[in-house]
Amino acid sequence: MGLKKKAILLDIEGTTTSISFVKDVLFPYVKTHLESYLNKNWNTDEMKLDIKLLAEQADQDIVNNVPGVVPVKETESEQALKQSIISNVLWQMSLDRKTKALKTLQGHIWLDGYNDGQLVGHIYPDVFPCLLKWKDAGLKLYIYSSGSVAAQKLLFKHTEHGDLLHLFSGFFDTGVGPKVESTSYRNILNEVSCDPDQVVFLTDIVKEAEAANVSGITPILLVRDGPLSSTSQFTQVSSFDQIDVECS
Ligand SMILES: CSCCC(=O)C(=O)COP(=O)(O)O
Ligand SMILES: [Mg+2]
Repeated sequence: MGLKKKAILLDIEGTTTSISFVKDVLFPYVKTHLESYLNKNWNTDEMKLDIKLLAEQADQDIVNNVPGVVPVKETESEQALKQSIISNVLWQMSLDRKTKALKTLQGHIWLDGYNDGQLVGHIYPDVFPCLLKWKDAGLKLYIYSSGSVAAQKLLFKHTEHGDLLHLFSGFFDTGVGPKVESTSYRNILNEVSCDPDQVVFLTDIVKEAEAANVSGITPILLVRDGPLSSTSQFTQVSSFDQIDVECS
């Protein structure tokens, strides 16, 4: 018998979308376009806010003695500031950090790539039919990713199946908290007005599944490529087709 739920919360990277699309397409796009993006948008209000976030993050990293931290030199010349932003962003990306500052800027840089067709949001073949089926069955679908909400919407607006934004009832990023903390999932439950046992969370990361589980949400682990673990405490699937969930 299937799970009876009201809502499905979905991670992106490794769950709806291949890790390779993020690591081998989206992230290299940022690296290639970072300098030209800064030059083109330097005087916009959006860029000023992005720089403020990066500088605040760097200051916090310095206070926290984060190893290898690259300062953002707001008080120096435009050229020095630009260079320090490039170095800081590349450093954060080398660590795959999920800071709001980095994720916000990445989302802004991807906009042109999606709009001119260089970027097409990848989703696994099983994802679109299952999302349609679940939505038609009355389940609400929500995204929770470390990528900014703006970046999430770009990805699902520009897929090879067209614009899929209509499938979703809401999007969450680390504005509700980190994905490895149970309070973040409680914040989402408040936002979507669901009890914990009414929601299932699909993710490829065990620590995220554990955090969701502590909040009372039912996690299901996606193991897209590797072998299933014989010791996992959570249900594991390699495809959305294997997930049996009905609207309660
Ligand atoms: C949707 S933006 C691209 C993904 C991204 O930047 C990222 O950090 C993925 O994080 P997730 O929480 O979806 O694993
Ligand atoms: Mg993931």
